[in-house]
Order: sequence, then structure tokens, then C-alpha cells
Amino acid sequence: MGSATEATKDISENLLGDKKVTVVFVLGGPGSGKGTQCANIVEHYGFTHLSAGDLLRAEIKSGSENGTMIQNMIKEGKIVPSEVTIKLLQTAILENGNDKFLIDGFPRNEENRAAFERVTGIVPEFVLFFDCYEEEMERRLLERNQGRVDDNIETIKKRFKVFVESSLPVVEHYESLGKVKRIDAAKPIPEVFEDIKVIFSSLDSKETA
Ligand SMILES: Nc1ncnc2c1ncn2[C@@H]1O[C@H](COP(=O)(O)OP(=O)(O)O)[C@@H](O)[C@H]1O
Ligand SMILES: Nc1ccn([C@H]2C[C@H](O)[C@@H](COP(=O)(O)OP(=O)(O)O)O2)c(=O)n1
Ligand SMILES: [Mg+2]
Repeated sequence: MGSATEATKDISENLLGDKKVTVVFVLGGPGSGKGTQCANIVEHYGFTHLSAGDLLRAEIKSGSENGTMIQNMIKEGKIVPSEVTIKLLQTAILENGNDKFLIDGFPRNEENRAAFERVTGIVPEFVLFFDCYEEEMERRLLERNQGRVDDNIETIKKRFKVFVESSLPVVEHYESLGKVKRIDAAKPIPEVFEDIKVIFSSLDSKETA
């Protein structure tokens, strides 16, 4: 660990090759509005939206050998092993011509975070954190109506527990690095986006400055 050989190995195994990218992690509890606002950000700021959950659901649909395992974990509100999710994110990044990505719903635990950093070498520009209380998130999930196997009250309770125990520590990690931009996500959709615009507009002006 930490030897020159290890370091060289890490660089040569960097799964992105030479591609340089800007990444924003979009985190928040289930139903906090990540997907909804990512669509708004894409429309206004030229990012590509990569939802870890959407990629995993597409993998199930494609009939992949991991499909059944992924489906079972999602149904139980558990977090799929990092190697599976990272591979899907890596492929999506490399296949895309864009160099600016919103990574939504990832990293969801410490294993996700550490493995992604180690394997891709990507450090996020910042973390956009959607702060919302559980009763509101629960109401939204029960009304989401996308036919998801995990939008039932039993799985929702499990997801909230995983969020508090495994995902919030990741947010705290980035908080300690001064990288978290916190949004009050309990407000109506247009108001949440107004707050997000302030953040992304200042990013644009930095680029052109
Ligand atoms: N600010 C908001 N106020 C009320 N409903 C919202 C808000 N943001 C999203 N929703 C709705 O809540 C549900 C969950 O939103 P979604 O964007 O899928 O959240 P996430 O990706 O964080 O789970 C969707 O039906 C969406 O239309
Ligand atoms: N990094 C991730 C992201 C999602 N998953 C799995 C487990 C999650 O409960 C489901 C659904 O994630 P998704 O981000 O689509 O869920 P929400 O939009 O937060 O409601 O996918 C995962 O295992 N690892
Ligand atoms: Mg989502």
C-alpha cells in the first residue's frame, strides 16, 4: 500500500484514460428531488446527467448477468457493490462526448466514494446536497408513480435507514473538505431551482472570467 509501484499501478489503471472531466455529485435522500433538478440543470448549464439508479435499472432491463442481484438489492433498499456501479458510470462517461457530468445518487456509501476516487482518479468539483425531511420525501416517493419496485413504504423505510447510516457520512466527509453546497430541497420545485441557479451561474462566470 502506498508504494511507488502501487501508485504507478493506480495511474495505469485509471479507468478514464486521458479523459479530463468536471464532476458534480448530486446527493440527498430518496425523494429529495435529485433527478427532477438534474433535468433542470442539464437544460440550462450543459451538463450530462448520470443517475446511478437509472444506470442500475437499465442494467436489470438489459438482462445482464448481474441483473437479478441488482434487482434484489434495490428491492431491499441496499447499495449495490461499488464495482458494478462504477463500471456503469465509467462506461457512460467514456461513451459521452461531454466533459461535464452530474453524478446523481452516487457515492451512496464510503465504499462507493473511496473506490470511485481510487479507480477513476476523479475528485468532484463540489457536492450538491438536497436537504429534505423524511415525511416530505416519503410523501413524494409514494406519489412518484414510476412503477419502481422500491417505492413502497416497506422499502422506503429501509432506504431512509441506509441513507442516514451510510450516505450521510459521505456528505459529512465532503463537508469536512468544504465541498458541500447545501440546498433546502423541501421547497417547491421552481424555488429549489432558483437556489441551484445561483450556484451554477457563479460556476459559469468563473469559467469565463
Ligand atoms: N421540490 C419538490 N416538491 C414537490 N415534489 C417534488 C419536488 N422535487 C421533486 N418532486 C417530486 O417528487 C418525486 C421524487 O423526485 P425525484 O426527482 O425522483 O427525487 P430523487 O431522484 O431524489 O429520488 C417525483 O415525483 C418528483 O416529481
Ligand atoms: N450508488 C448507488 C445508487 C443507487 N443504488 C441502488 C440502491 C438505491 O436504493 C436504488 C435507487 O437509487 P436512485 O438514486 O434511483 O433512488 P432515488 O432517486 O434516490 O429515489 O438504486 C445503488 O445501489 N448504488
Ligand atoms: Mg432519482
